[in-house]
Amino acid sequence: MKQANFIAPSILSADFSRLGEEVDNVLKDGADIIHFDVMDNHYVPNLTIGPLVCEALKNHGVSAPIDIHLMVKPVDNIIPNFIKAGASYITFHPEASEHIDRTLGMIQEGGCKAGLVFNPATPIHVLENVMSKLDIILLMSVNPGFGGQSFIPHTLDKCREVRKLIDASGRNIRLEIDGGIKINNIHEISKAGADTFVAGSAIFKTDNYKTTIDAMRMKLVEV
Ligand SMILES: O=C(CO)[C@H](O)[C@H](O)COP(=O)(O)O
Repeated sequence: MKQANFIAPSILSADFSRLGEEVDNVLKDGADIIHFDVMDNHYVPNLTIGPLVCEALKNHGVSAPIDIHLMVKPVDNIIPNFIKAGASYITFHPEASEHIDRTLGMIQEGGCKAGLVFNPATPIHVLENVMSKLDIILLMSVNPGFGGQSFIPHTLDKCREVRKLIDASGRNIRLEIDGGIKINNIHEISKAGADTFVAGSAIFKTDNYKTTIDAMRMKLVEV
């Protein structure tokens, strides 16, 4: 069963010189959760933020769920720091963990929702062994590393396939999609079964976050 739709701005495209204010504004303007792109300049060719920034936002007063997408390899060592920093969701790439089941367990034992992330060319067969453990599945619709890229169309087929697997499992697993999501393609992506929409440049590079978020939300398939 599809869960309530979430709009999740990716802070990768926010103005980092006033990050607290940016996050406050986007939440006031209708965002549901805040998406963090954690990049290590090893698993992906870019370097971004770590647990200190997550903790700083929590201390700033952000009470909305923080959704941490770990684009790091290896992944296990950094997970306790994000749990301690106040993460709500933590997702990682299966190829970044030696023991996927153990990594998922570590996240959940820390009180966070756990999930796997699949790049556009990464097969999803691993899902058959871990479906019973997942709270969230994130499909990348661009190759990870940078904001502002174009949505890769074949991700829609993957989204439909994963939606079927989630529905067949009977579990409440969130289906998140990230990369190149705009007002003009979000309806089609929603129809393909996603319920959580990460958008960076489409929101933070516009003048009026509320207008953009409202326009996105209007296009979503109601649950
Ligand atoms: O994870 C990411 C890149 O690795 C970003 O979250 C994603 O690309 C969002 O940015 P945009 O909406 O501008 O495409």
